[in-house]
Parts: sequence; structure tokens; C-alpha cells
Amino acid sequence: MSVHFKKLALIGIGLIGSSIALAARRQGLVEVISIATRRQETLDEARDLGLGDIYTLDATEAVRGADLVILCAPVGAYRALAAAIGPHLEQGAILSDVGSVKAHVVKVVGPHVPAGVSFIPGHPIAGTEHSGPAAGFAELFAGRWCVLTPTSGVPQADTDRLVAFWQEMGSSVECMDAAHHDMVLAITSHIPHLIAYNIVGTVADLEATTQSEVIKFSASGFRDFTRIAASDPVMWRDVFLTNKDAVLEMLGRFNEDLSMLQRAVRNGDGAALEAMFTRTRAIRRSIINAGQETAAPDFGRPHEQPPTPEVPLVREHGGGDDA
Ligand SMILES: NC(=O)C1=CN([C@@H]2O[C@H](COP(=O)(O)OP(=O)(O)OC[C@H]3O[C@@H](n4cnc5c(N)ncnc54)[C@H](O)[C@@H]3O)[C@@H](O)[C@H]2O)C=CC1
Ligand SMILES: O=C(O)C(=O)Cc1ccc(O)cc1
Repeated sequence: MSVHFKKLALIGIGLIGSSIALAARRQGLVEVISIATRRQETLDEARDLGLGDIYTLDATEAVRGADLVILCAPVGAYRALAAAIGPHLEQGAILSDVGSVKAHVVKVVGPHVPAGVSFIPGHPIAGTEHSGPAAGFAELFAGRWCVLTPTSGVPQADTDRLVAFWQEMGSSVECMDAAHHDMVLAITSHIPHLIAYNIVGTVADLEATTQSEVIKFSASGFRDFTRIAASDPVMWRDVFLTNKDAVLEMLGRFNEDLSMLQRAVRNGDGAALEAMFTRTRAIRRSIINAGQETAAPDFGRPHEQPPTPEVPLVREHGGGDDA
């Protein structure tokens, strides 16, 4: 299905917003792109990068006449943004977002969506540890999943248009319930990030000589954690504030399994350790062997993550907080 929007409004223009701008333009999916941010500096950067056609600090102006509006800010900013833009949304428009949590988004944005506007929350399962307008690239969504959680009463034709939009940018799309999304993402994405923040934080608290040795001798395992732990602090703060229940539920299960491993280490229970590691190795292999597409439980990774540059422990970009 070919898809075309006359005006796409992106509210927030960091990694994800700029990647959408580049991909949508490259694929000829939109006529005009309007960009709104909160800070002048970010807006200037977006303009210098040529990401859109209209640049404004006023989100209400950005959405005027737009038939597709996508919130691309940290989730914590959504409530105020939705309250501001709600009355200015065009009849017949689709309102979507890219936030990493979904039930909270439905709860805080939903009440501000006027009748005649289709609210279809979304989440591209694609990203990197980088942030800001310069971090985006048109290929980000290629071969990756995008989850949509259409709200009740939305015409199927509008969902189909948004599905086609993401497909044209290279994604496979799946629709599901927002609460289910949050539970799955808690274990596949949110808790892995929490673990990475924790392990790198633990190293940071070690005494100086040990710490420098950890960094000097860090094998790829720890280096992978540092990449994840370099992810945007504001964005991830908001994820844990807004997906609390699902994260705590999955963290409970995780802690039980960790205690089991701890006991096996303490008791020198080689059989238990080997059995667990054999099971996890099989999971990794089944994901890789099944190759692409929908092989893994719930969310496969259609392709491996595009390579991203090595990052040091300290972030290079100031983060997504436009405040
Ligand atoms: N970083 C990632 O890998 C992924 C992020 N997401 C989601 O995408 C959203 C955006 O994340 P990124 O692009 O990575 O963040 P980012 O930090 O690169 O960009 C966020 C942008 O939001 C804007 N912003 C912040 N507060 C605002 C406000 N009150 N009003 C208007 N604009 C505001 C700023 O322009 C900032 O550049 C988040 O909700 C996140 O959960 C989804 C998938 C992957
Ligand atoms: O950089 C990584 O490995 C990621 O996991 C990117 C990512 C971050 C947040 C999301 O909601 C989806 C994808």
C-alpha cells in the first residue's frame, strides 16, 4: 500500500525524530515536514541539518494543518505537549508517538485527543545510545520492528496508513495491546538497560586503581554494557517512571533467577550453572539460526543492530532534555 501525508509534524527532534524525518523524506512519504522543539539551540541544529521545511518553538503551530503528528520527545514531556497541541489538531489527522512505554502514553495523551483525530501510539524497536538531531540516520528503522497500539474507535484505514508509513521506512509492524507491549519491553529492553546502568555504576564506585584496571582490561562483555549505559539519562528516567509496574514485575522474576544463580555459585553447583548456561545459549542460537524476522519470542530482531561507533563512558551529547 503506498502512503502519502501532506504535512508531517514532529514534536521533538532527537535521534528518533530526525531518523523519521530523514527516512520519510527519502521514501517520499511526506510533502512537508514541520519540526517543533523546546530549545532554540536544538531547532537551529535541526535546521542546519536540513531535517524539515518548517521550524518552530511552538508545537501548536507545528501541528496546524498536519495530517500526521508524531510525538518524538521523552515520554515525561507528553502530558503537557498533548494538552497544548490537542485543541490545534486537524480533523482527520493521525496522532502517534515513538515512546518506549505505551500504557502511560495512552493514559496521559488520550484525554487530550479530540473527536475526529485518530490516536495510534507507536514504538519503533530501533535505536542507539546516541541522542540529539545529529544522531539520526535514514536506515535506523530498516529491518526492525515497530509496534503500534491503536486505541479503540480508530478507523482501520488510519491504522493501515500508519502501518504502511512504517513499512515504507523498512520496518515490520505488529499491533498489540499497550499493557502487553509494556510487559514484553520491560524484560527485553527496560531491564537490560537497568542492569547496564547498574553494572557500570558499580564499577564507577570502585576505588580508583581497580576502576582504571577494569576499564583497561574490559572485555567486550563489559564494553557492551557501557554502550547501553551511555543511553540518554532523561529518556530512561522517564521510561522507569512510567513503566513502573511491568518493570517491578519482571525485576521480581529476574531477582529470583539471580538468587538461584548466586546459590549455585556459593554451593559450587556446577550442574545447575551448566544447565542454565546451556539453556540460554540455545535461546541465543535459536534467535540467530531462525535468522531474521519473527524468530525470537515476541520480538525478533529482523537484523542485527546497525553498527554504532564505540562510545566512551562519558556521553558526547548533552541528552534529550530540552528543558
Ligand atoms: N533512543 C532510542 O534508542 C529510542 C527512543 N525511543 C523513544 O523515542 C523518544 C525520543 O527519544 P530520542 O529521540 O532517543 O531522544 P533524544 O534525546 O535524542 O531527543 C528528544 C528530543 O525531544 C525534544 N524535547 C524534549 N523535551 C521536549 C518538550 N517538552 N517539548 C518539545 N520537544 C522536547 C528535544 O528536541 C530533544 O532533542 C522517547 O520517548 C524514547 O522513549 C524509542 C525507540 C528507541
Ligand atoms: O541501543 C540499543 O541497544 C537499544 O536498545 C535501543 C533502543 C532503546 C529504546 C527503545 O525503546 C528501543 C530501542
